[in-house]
Amino acid sequence: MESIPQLTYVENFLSPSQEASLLEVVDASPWLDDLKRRVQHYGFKYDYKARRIDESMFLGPLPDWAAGVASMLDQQGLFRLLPDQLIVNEYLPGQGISAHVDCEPCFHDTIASITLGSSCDMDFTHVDTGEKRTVHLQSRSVIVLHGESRYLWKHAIAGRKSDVVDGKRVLRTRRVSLTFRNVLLGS
Ligand SMILES: O=C(O)CCC(=O)C(=O)O
Ligand SMILES: [Fe+2]
Repeated sequence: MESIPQLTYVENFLSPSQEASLLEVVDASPWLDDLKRRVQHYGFKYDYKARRIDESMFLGPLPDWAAGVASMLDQQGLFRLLPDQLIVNEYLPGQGISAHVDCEPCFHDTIASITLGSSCDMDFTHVDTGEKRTVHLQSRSVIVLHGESRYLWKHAIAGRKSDVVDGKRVLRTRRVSLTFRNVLLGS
């Protein structure tokens, strides 16, 4: 399968013990139930309906555990700016996210999503040509969307209970993703 320009995928970004301790802090933190899946917002609250962010949505600096992951992304050269916003998403088997391009006026050009728990397919569709690609996100990996992969391809996770990986059906379990971004504040 051809790759997507300006998409970086790194396996074993986290060690199993880092993954376990991140899941532990996330699960000890309050979840928001306003979507079909549970989420947590750090740094800035994002309004999915209005698709906007401004200073009034500032929640405070990232907590230490999230700032630690943000600086790992920065130190490994995966981000040009230190991320200042994090959304945690929880997907139970059968849950997904519909195809979208992350809000252009809200966030900078680099978005990184770390997978904790279950692996899953992330499906990409080119906004103009409709071309399709799939990247299987392994547990403890990070996928970084930048430039073309961030702006010209929609990404989605199908709401199903298994994926076919290298010809084999893999059942999904609970997946928690950590998506780091930089907020663009209006001028
Ligand atoms: O769960 C993921 O890895 C992606 C989440 C996502 O695309 C989003 O929150 O915009
Ligand atoms: Fe997204």
